[in-house]
Amino acid sequence: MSEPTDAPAGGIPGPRTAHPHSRPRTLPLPPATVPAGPEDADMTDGLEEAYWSVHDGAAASASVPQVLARLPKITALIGRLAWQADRASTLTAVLCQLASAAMAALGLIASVGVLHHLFSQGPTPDRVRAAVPQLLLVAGFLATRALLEAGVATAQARVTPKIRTALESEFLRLTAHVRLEAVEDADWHDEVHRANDRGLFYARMIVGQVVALASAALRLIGTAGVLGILHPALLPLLLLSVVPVGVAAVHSARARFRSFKRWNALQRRIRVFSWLLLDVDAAAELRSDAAQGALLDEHRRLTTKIAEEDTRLGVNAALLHLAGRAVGGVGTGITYAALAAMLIAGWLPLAAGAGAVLAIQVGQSSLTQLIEVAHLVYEHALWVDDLLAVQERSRRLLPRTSEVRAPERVKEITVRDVHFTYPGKDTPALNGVSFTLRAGETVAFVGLNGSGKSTCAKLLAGLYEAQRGSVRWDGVDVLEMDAQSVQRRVACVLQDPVRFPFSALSNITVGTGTLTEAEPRRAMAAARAAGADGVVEALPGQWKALLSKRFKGGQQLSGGQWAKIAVARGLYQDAVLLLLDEPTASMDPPSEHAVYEAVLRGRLRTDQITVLISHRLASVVDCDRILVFDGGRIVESGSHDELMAAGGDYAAMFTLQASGYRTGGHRSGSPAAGEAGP
Ligand SMILES: Nc1ncnc2c1ncn2[C@@H]1O[C@H](COP(=O)(O)OP(=O)(O)OP(=O)(O)O)[C@@H](O)[C@H]1O
Repeated sequence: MSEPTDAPAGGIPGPRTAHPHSRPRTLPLPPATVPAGPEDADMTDGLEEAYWSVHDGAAASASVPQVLARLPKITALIGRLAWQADRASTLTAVLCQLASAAMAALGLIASVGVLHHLFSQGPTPDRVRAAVPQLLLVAGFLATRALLEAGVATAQARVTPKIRTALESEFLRLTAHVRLEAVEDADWHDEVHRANDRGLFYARMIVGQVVALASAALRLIGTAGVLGILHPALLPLLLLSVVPVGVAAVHSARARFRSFKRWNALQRRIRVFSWLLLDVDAAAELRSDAAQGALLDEHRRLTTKIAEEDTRLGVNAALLHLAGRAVGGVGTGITYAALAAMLIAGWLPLAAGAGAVLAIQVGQSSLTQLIEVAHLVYEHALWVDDLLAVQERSRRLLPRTSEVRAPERVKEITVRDVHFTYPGKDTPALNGVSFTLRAGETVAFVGLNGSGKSTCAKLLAGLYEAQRGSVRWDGVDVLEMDAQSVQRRVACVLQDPVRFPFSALSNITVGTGTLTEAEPRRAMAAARAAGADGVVEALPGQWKALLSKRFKGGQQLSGGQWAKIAVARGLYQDAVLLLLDEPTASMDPPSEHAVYEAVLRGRLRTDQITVLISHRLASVVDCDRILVFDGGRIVESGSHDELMAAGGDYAAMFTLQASGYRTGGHRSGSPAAGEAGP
């Protein structure tokens, strides 16, 4: 044995006969019928509170003061984002908005001037002639206002995509770097997807909504100002006319939010079926076992429900609108009666009265818009808040940074008494693991499922940090080094490698941080060593072939072919440490043999340390050392021959696998590459 291990004092344990996790079976027989999804009565239950819909309908349940109280904060937030994204356009939008509101108010005053001339004494042609200058003024104000509004829209069109791009880039930059253990948390997944799906979408929408909110608020203020100038008693009259309209608008906005929430929940349920029916990956299985019929039936059942729901919501909305108009109409009637009384009493000239009617109409429409948009802004801002909160949380979960960079060459990696327990777990995944890896060595990790091999590999890759013990590169603790610089010096090839929907060449270079630049000779050597050269050669377009059926002209690879590309990607990286976590599980036996030959003998860097995790023990016999994991510890360590001679766990597993093959492999007594889990 070449490496001290923490094997039990009583010697190496014998082979296991029963699975450690087996337990008595208590599962009853399944029922004869089962619903395909939620029943009619509870179609949206459980969906409404799902992570992606938590804020849907929030505006419907918030009180009016709650909505109003949040508006200044939201406006300030959007203003800040806009300012950071594009100062000139933000300033233009604000100034144009203010000037446009002033033009609206001046236009109203000029209209009263026109009415004043039209309602004065004298022959009609004279009255019209006298009103012409005021009419030109009204036209001038209206034209200027139109130009200013175009200025607001142009500035908004400039600033909105910038806000979205800035938010999206920052969001993706942060979330792409968050530490692995945080990403593996289920809540994290929910939060990130919510921020991506909804937060970014509403961040774009909310800019226009805040502009509309400001425009409506300014118009309302302008109207109040004009009425105050005409006669101070008109101000309470404005209030009297707008309050019923406001109440109706609040009710109708809330009803719309409630109905949207339900409609959205139903839509999402339906989309599960359309996704499955359209999905390329599911296509073969759906067709081979006639599952389409079952999915289409369920889809039809749900769409019928949606159609009924749509009609119900439409009728409700129409009735609510009618009720709103009736309430608003009563308010307007009372207002006009009061106005008539003021005119009869001689408090107000006729022209001012007519101007007041105009102003009140503008005030009512501004308030309705204000209330509708305020509800939209309130609810959508919750999603934007979520997005910003995820960004903030991501900043706290970034890997450690340091001036100390991982070296390009390493003679020795020492792992000493490393402990690691996954968050939320009681049992440690690694419970005091020690070993040394030397430059140029190939070391295999073997052991039962769940014994800690992959966790140990991820620790070596710098993806997790040891909670106790240390991992040192030539004596320097990796925790003192910049985490990303360590990760860059380690190449990982995992069992289920990412299938990048890019060209074959980009799939090989992506691990070095580029999709577009390649070192041709190195790429060819890596592809050859992994057996991926044959895969690429057979593709139309070869290196440039797009590896995704989702795109026009894209190619589909088999699982084994993808594995070869992934191994080539790992070999292409100029890594100090190459970690292969069962990369050949989906390869055919000759391909698997070729990859192990390449890893053992054809590596591109002779000083590279290679760690190989495999359940197929035939592939590890030629490794310099084999570490046997059990329950988060290393229980045996040595070469194949040493471990076979020791007659412990490894020997038992190997003999079990070997007994599954009639003929030996490239060593006497060793199994040919094939699958037989220990
Ligand atoms: N992301 C994770 N979160 C929580 N627990 C985990 C996570 N990954 C692994 N574990 C647990 O840690 C223990 C060790 O798992 P690990 O994947 O390291 O084992 P392994 O030896 O690589 O297994 P296998 O041969 O099945 O790949 C197991 O109990 C497993 O359930």
